Amino acid sequence: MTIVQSAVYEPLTEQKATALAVRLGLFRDGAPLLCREIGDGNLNLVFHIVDQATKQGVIIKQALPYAKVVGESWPLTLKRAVIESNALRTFASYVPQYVPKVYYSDESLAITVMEDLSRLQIARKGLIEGKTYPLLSRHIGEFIAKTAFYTSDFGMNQQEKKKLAQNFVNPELCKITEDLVFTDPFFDHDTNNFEDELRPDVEALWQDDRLHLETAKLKRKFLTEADVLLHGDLHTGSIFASDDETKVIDPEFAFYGPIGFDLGQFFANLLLNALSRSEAERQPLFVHIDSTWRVFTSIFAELWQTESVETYAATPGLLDEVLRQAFIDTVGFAGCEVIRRTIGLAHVADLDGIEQKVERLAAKRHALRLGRRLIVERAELAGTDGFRRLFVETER
Ligand SMILES: Nc1ncnc2c1ncn2[C@@H]1O[C@H](COP(=O)(O)OP(=O)(O)O)[C@@H](O)[C@H]1O
Ligand SMILES: CSC[C@H]1O[C@H](OP(=O)(O)O)[C@H](O)[C@@H]1O
Repeated sequence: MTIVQSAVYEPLTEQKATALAVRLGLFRDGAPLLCREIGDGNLNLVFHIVDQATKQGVIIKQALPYAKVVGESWPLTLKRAVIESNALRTFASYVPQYVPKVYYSDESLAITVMEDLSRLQIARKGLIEGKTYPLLSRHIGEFIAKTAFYTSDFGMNQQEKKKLAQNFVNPELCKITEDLVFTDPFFDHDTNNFEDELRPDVEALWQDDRLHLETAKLKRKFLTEADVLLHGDLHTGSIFASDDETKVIDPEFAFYGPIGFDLGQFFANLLLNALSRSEAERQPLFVHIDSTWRVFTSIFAELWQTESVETYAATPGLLDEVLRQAFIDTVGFAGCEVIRRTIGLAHVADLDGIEQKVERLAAKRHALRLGRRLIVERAELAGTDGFRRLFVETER
């Protein structure tokens, strides 16, 4: 991986980001540049620099030494910028069509300079507006199938895999997920954030021994299973989309983990969007879940059968067992994500943006019932139709 170390770290301003872009030769001399900081995520600065004459742009993303959403009281490693640029480059070696091009990265400045994707829209925003993105599931299914297979012990040299995994040891960012996704929402923790009216529903979760046991099993998988290189935070805010293009951004949480984790986060965020829609408008979200799983399994199975490097790959029953377990884990991880986005630290606009309080609270209670059942009943779903069934059964 080519990562440059040039200067001493300092947070960029719009002016400094522009000067850096000029110094890097990203624009022709004298180009009329306009720079805006457009970061709307929880953690980083994102500078959008555009040549006003040609309308050509670039993105400079910079990590801050703390979590932006909380402030300097929550220090956070700058190394996440290297993880992000390494992950984008690794993914690009398998599925270049689904990630932005990385032009340059600098470890000291904690920056990644990448392709400007402003022609597309963040999928969460579009889904909230009612868009359906017909190719989203086909593309995300292929993205996950190929990145998972080719970074696994079945798709690459097993010694090389261990070396690759060293680049993605990501303890600080994994700890955020361990706390915010798998732990805090299930206990009375001060990072939690929910409306007072939800307290009885939330306290019921905190006292639910069965839920604790099943969530603990899922957390253990997240902690211990170094199966495939994951994006690690594959929600719909980490996906740019249009009717014919899809790009995955923001893999700073990348690490070697259980194969169902990215699928679970993606499905959960589709469900969170479905929770914000009227019944008549929900179907496309469930179709996306069906189609993502179908595309994922068919491409993964094809690669397994034709390109596997592991002697046991051809053993009858092994692939079926891997996919069976991946599905169960996917369902459980989706349940954890649905619950944490409802009552944990980091919410989603799909639910928080429901204007009428009565409807918002109803959708959030629905989310908690759905999330719980996805976790505790994950082994009984028997296919993606089970998401629809549980969604309907938990409506009230
Ligand atoms: N390559 C890109 N092209 C255009 N806009 C981008 C690009 N990367 C990020 N952005 C914008 O910046 C926002 C935050 O980026 P993101 O990588 O999600 O940051 P964070 O790590 O803080 O969550 C995105 O929602 C998007 O609006
Ligand atoms: C304190 S980080 C909270 C939350 O933010 C991350 O998402 P993003 O970087 O896309 O804003 C991640 O989901 C973390 O769990």
